[in-house]
Amino acid sequence: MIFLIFLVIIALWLFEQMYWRRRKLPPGPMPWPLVGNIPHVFAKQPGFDAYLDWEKEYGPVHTYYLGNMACVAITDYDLLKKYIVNQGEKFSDRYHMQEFIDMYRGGNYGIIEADGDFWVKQRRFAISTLRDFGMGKNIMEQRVCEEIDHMFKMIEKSGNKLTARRLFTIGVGNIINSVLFGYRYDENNEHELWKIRDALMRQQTEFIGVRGMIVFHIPFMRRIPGFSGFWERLEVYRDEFFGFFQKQIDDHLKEIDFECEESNDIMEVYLKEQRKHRNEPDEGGYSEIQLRNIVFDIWIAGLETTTTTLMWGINFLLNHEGIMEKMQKELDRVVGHERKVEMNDKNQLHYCQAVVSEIQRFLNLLPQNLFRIATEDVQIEEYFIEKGTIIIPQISCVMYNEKIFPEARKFKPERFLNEDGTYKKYQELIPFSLGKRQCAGEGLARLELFLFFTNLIHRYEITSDEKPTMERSFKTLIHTPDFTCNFKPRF
Ligand code: HEM
Repeated sequence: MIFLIFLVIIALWLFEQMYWRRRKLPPGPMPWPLVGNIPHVFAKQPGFDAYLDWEKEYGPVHTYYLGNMACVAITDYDLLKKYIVNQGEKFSDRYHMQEFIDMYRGGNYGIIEADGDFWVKQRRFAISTLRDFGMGKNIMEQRVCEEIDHMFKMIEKSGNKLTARRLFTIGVGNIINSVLFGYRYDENNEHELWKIRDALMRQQTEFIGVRGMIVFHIPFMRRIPGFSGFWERLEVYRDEFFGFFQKQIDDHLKEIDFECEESNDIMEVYLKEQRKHRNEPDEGGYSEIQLRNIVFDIWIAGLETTTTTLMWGINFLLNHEGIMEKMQKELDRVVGHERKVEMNDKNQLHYCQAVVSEIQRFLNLLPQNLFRIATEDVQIEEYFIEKGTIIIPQISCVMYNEKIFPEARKFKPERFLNEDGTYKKYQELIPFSLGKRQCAGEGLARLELFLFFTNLIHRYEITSDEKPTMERSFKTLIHTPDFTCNFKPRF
């Protein structure tokens, strides 16, 4: 009898898990109890093919499960525009793995994990401060160009042989570090950057491991022996990262002149703002915990994304003969050999623009975009979606859409050229996403990608002893294993 009751309970549970809970949501693959559709994503690492399979089978609005979490993905550009952009307010909050956020950040601070009015204010503050420090202006271009000079010197010092990771991590790390904290890395303090970066990589590897996935999506599992180590290791990474950012705050506090109107870096601007609001409740949103989290977000979001894209850019060129040469021909014609490439040249560098666009499209850095939630009950096409449902603007499916980008899984810069050779713009090229949560550092990223990439190709013939693998390893982003480049100066 007990056995029979047990069987009935199990059957009811399976019925609820596999059918009942899905009845009102857009269609999608049948989830397994507890793990949902994670096995299919794992089987199709890094994930593109799983999301494209589901788009094909269930349409551009479909539901899949990560653990117990139902995720509604939108995969079509026009629908993303219609809902995520035109009704942006309804999709502006994030989904939070709350237990993790509380342990890791101390609450919903920063930009990425903040919501509502607090997020609006903090995002606006971060973007306007980034602008004050040059994002989207000539000042930032100057910074990047200075960093390119350092890059050239580093290549020379290394005997014209250097790994792509070292080259770009230091270059990009120096931009973000100097804007945030007012100093750059050289041979003497480079180890500080590598320590944080390595911790970041180890953490990302943990996240995409089976244990990480399970604990992340089913938080109570962290209390089960065998899974608890994952959580404890995250605490160690947290202390490493936030220890680094706290040290920056402490160092600034020792030297800051609160009376001086000019500021050297974002940290100083923020500390001055904090002082202005110090008598308000929660320091008007400019608390020290928020400062630690906001610089954490800008540093993390700004470093790995841009570095990885640049590394893949060189990787793709080493694997596709003739493209580097075509870029060099155009660069020689437009820029000559007497100066560096500038942003002013961009409009005449049609082929180079096409290559940079194709790198971002073909790479498709985030197979699964960050989670948002519906902030109120919404209608998406024929589906009624309840407030609080996870929504994923699945930008990777748009950039691999065969109707928009035929032979989407091939690297073909020409697709971004008109018949007369001028650059062809596609609104569907959306590596920075869209809507209210669109990347906050897009201006800086575009500048860095264009200038670092074109200047390197302009100045050097780049080769590698062995072609780097194009196999994509997945952490939170698509990663390439490191590879060594030979740089032969062209002039
Ligand atoms: C190639 C470079 C980059 C790419 C491809 C990229 C892409 C993205 C994407 C896809 C998102 C998620 C948008 C969404 O939720 O739909 C995002 C968010 C974000 N990015 Fe970037 N990003 C890059 C560089 C940067 C840089 C350089 C910074 C900072 C200086 C930055 C700061 C941020 C921040 C703060 C967010 C969170 C925005 C929010 O939640 O309001 N990113 N980025």
